[in-house]
Amino acid sequence: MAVLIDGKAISSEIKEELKQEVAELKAQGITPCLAVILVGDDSASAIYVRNKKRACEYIGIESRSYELPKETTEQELEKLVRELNEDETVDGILVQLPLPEQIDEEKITGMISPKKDVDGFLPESIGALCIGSEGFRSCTPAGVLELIKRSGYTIEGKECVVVGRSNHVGKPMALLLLEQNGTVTIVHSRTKNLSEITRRADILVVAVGNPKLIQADDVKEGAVVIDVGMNRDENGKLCGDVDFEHVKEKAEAITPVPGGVGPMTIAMLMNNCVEAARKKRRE
Ligand SMILES: Nc1nc(=O)c2c([nH]1)NC[C@@H]1CN(c3ccc(C(=O)N[C@@H](CCC(=O)O)C(=O)O)cc3)C=[N+]21
Repeated sequence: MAVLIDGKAISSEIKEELKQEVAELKAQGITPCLAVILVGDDSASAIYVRNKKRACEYIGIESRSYELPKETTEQELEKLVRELNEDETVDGILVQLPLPEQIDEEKITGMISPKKDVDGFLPESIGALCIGSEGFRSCTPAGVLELIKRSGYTIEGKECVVVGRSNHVGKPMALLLLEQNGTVTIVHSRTKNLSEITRRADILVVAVGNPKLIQADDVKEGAVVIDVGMNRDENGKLCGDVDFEHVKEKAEAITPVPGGVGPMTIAMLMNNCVEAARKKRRE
């Protein structure tokens, strides 16, 4: 029976550390500030945004929220992002995805100033990760890395397999594991013999959005299994991409869904926000 990696507890630990840091920044007259833009009334997005605001409140980060109607035009949203880019009191800008269909997502997120890209979604941020220079690391992959490290596992020299190649999770995840000297393989929907490759993994990170895609047979005995998936099962219950009940009998350690990677994404967003405020001061 595997060790359960408790993302909720680890994220609380990180939030506690950040709270201390923010108290020190405040003593120097700096209050980190995150602007959160939510367009439309998607209920899942509304819940995430509320969780982010709560985390800000707890840590002492100022949060400013902009809740716009679903009919908002691309031009209106562009104007708001431009204003927030120029607003010296704003350290981080987050445009909650997905955006309504009349708005070009890439265009809008691409407009955010690289200094305020706390999501780590911009080409500049991904490029910095790729060449190992300073920049914001994408929150979900950064959260996965913290989960692995704070649970006492090392990455150097390990066989790391990432299932999924999305721009927001799979690709930056592979780059982060590589930066930590893992031996990294990415597998995806066109991969042949997927199971053969996942079975080699000492560290297996799954981020595809396909409930129970990874079964016990796809996992090596003693692997560390991180489940980034967020799906609803037939009863409307949250579940990951990993068949938790069976895989937990084989793995050394495993993350649950919920309570695994999700809370870490928010903790790392907070971390990036504090970093943005600290960097601004150094300029
Ligand atoms: N610009 C942008 N940045 C994002 O980082 C971003 C986004 N857009 N759009 C949507 C996705 C999704 N995402 C989650 C964050 C936290 C949980 C989370 O805390 N999940 C809890 C459960 C929450 C629940 O019960 O629904 C958990 O896994 O334990 C989930 C999902 C951030 N995203």
